[in-house]
Amino acid sequence: MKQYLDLCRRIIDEGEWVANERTGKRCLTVINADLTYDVGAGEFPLVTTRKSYWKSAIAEMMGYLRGYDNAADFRALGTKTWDANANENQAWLNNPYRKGEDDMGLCYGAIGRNFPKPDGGTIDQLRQIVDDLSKGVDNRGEIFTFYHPGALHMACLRPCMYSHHFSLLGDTLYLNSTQRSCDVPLGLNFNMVQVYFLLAIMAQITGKKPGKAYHKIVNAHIYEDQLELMRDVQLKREPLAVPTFKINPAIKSLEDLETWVTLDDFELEGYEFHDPIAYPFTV
Ligand SMILES: Nc1nc(=O)c2c([nH]1)NC[C@@H]1CN(c3ccc(C(=O)N[C@@H](CCC(=O)O)C(=O)O)cc3)CN21
Ligand SMILES: O=c1ccn([C@H]2C[C@H](O)[C@@H](COP(=O)(O)O)O2)c(=O)[nH]1
Repeated sequence: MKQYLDLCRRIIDEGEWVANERTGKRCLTVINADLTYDVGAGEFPLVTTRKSYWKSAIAEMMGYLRGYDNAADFRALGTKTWDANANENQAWLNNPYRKGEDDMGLCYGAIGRNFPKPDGGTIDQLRQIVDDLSKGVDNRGEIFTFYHPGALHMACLRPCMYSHHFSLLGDTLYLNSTQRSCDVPLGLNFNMVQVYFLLAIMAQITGKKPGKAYHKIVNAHIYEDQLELMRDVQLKREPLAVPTFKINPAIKSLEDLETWVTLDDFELEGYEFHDPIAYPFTV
């Protein structure tokens, strides 16, 4: 939580205004932030200075792991966060590759689990990583990437958190996640939870101990219409104690995640938070 608040404060103190052509809005921006979550020690990185919709964040990551490419599937899992990008962005609505209502195109898990090979066919990166880690193998390239420069024009949005690299030291699993672009008031609430969750769940299904997760952000920004709420409301609040995150121990495999797991399999104990803040969302 302190890392999050420090980054928000740094953007306000040191950020530069950058005009963004895609959204038509200006963002107060800094380059490079490195956050660390000690998953082994159970330090769940949840924002307490406003209500955080952490289950939505987990639903997003579950959808990526399942390779979903449709906002309706994300809604069925428990989050509406892809509705606007799938259905309200004019450039995507005009895109000939859009397959209709709720289609998100070739992004995130839809490409990550079905990554096209230049010599034909596709690769399921996640299946390979789970199989390797389960056998205790770290080939120094256990990378789950969503970034395919040749497919970006076929997606509603380029992936923001685009690479997850797993490593083993003995039987402890580590994760380095990289994010190219970060909406700190809205997106980062979710992305911190997602990085923690990804390491915790991958350790559980591969039979490893979770270590630390390292989250690198390149472009970290606050949109101009979010600035006042962040500076004058959220940053004036005192953080509260962090809650404990619990995963149903019956989840033991990638197949379990793909088939029967729901948001009821995840719980928080002792989540205390300040009043919700409704930050404006930019499509
Ligand atoms: N501008 C922007 N910021 C993002 O963070 C973002 C995108 N676009 N597009 C793709 C995904 C979708 N994500 C989203 C979308 C919406 C919320 C959002 O509205 N959050 C509210 C309410 C959440 C809820 O009720 O479930 C929040 O207060 O956190 C958060 C992340 C993260 N990503
Ligand atoms: O997981 C996510 C997904 C998206 N975002 C934010 C970051 C940016 O504000 C927008 C994407 O716009 P681009 O023009 O493609 O950079 O969505 C996020 O923070 N986290």
